[in-house]
Amino acid sequence: MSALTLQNIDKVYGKTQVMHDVSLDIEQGEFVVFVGPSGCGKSTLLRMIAGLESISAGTLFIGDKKMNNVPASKRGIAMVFQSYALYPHMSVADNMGFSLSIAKTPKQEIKQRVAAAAEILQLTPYLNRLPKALSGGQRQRVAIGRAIVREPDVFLFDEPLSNLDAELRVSTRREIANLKASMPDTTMIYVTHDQVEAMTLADKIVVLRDGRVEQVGTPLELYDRPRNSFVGQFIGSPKMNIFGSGDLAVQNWPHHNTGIRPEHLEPATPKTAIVSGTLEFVEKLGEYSLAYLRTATGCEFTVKFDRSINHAIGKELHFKADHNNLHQFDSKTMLRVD
Ligand SMILES: Nc1ncnc2c1ncn2[C@@H]1O[C@H](COP(=O)(O)OP(=O)(O)OP(=O)(O)O)[C@@H](O)[C@H]1O
Repeated sequence: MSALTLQNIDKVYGKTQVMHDVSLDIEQGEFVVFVGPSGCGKSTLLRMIAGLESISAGTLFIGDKKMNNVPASKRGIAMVFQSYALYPHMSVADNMGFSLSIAKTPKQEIKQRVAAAAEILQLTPYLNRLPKALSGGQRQRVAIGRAIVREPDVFLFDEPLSNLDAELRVSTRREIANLKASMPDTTMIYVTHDQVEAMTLADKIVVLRDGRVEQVGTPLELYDRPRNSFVGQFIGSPKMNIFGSGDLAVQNWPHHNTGIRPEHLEPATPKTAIVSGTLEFVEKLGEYSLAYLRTATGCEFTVKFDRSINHAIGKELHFKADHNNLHQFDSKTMLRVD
């Protein structure tokens, strides 16, 4: 039995259908990340699981119980939002224990659960502080703590790091990875459009586009074998180059587009090259540089160099790629062809 099952879920607002026939199995203890471009339906799907949005068609099971009409508070779910909205006049400990005191949990038990959550989140030294005396990252951890004390079966995160600055995002991302390790039986679903978060945290990624599931797989399955060019370009940064057959030096696949990741193009001679292009722009990022080029046929592509490059803008450069790193997509359906 899966921890959570979505069967043919639709969502309709008025006359607009925003989720189409979404089916998904999530196992107990799995960390699942929903990713996809803005407006693809990540939050809507999460809110339907939480019970904050109605389900227009299809069935949601948590364990073996149908949940479509069960109120949010009875689903065994806790949710952490992007904005953490702590009670400003309450201490960290009171913020974390608030939902338990509403539920009339005995004081001693509240104290124990708050202390245990604070330990996991390294908030023990701050339990008596007010939220205003905490950093943004610490406040977000209190919001997570508030959810942990409820001991949910399923933990939902809606872009919990998106209000934090770059450095805090990295450290809080690590906290979430630790949290996952310390709660191995708790199922977690996490929404983000940050694909580094998706790649580093997920056991399983669900890529959504326009309210449909494009692919479900482990981070490396999606990176190595994207089911279509959309997933190929969405997972991986900088994004995968897509060449038409006329853009390449070899023309074996007239009805295919070829995807090659910027990190998989290597310098070659004109004879050994699979693709050639004129250098238009270089970004030096310290650890590596990105070169932006254009083929004679007008196709723009990106190449990742592992150290600074000294080629002049306007120069023609040649590249090869290992056969195993070529992704073939049907030029009409954009589906992977093997
Ligand atoms: N209350 C609503 N009424 C009508 N349409 C809505 C409503 N809420 C969301 N939508 C639409 O549903 C679609 C999915 O929205 P959703 O917020 O789930 O996307 P998202 O992937 O979470 O986007 P983002 O990454 O920008 O947060 C969008 O087209 C949005 O405009």
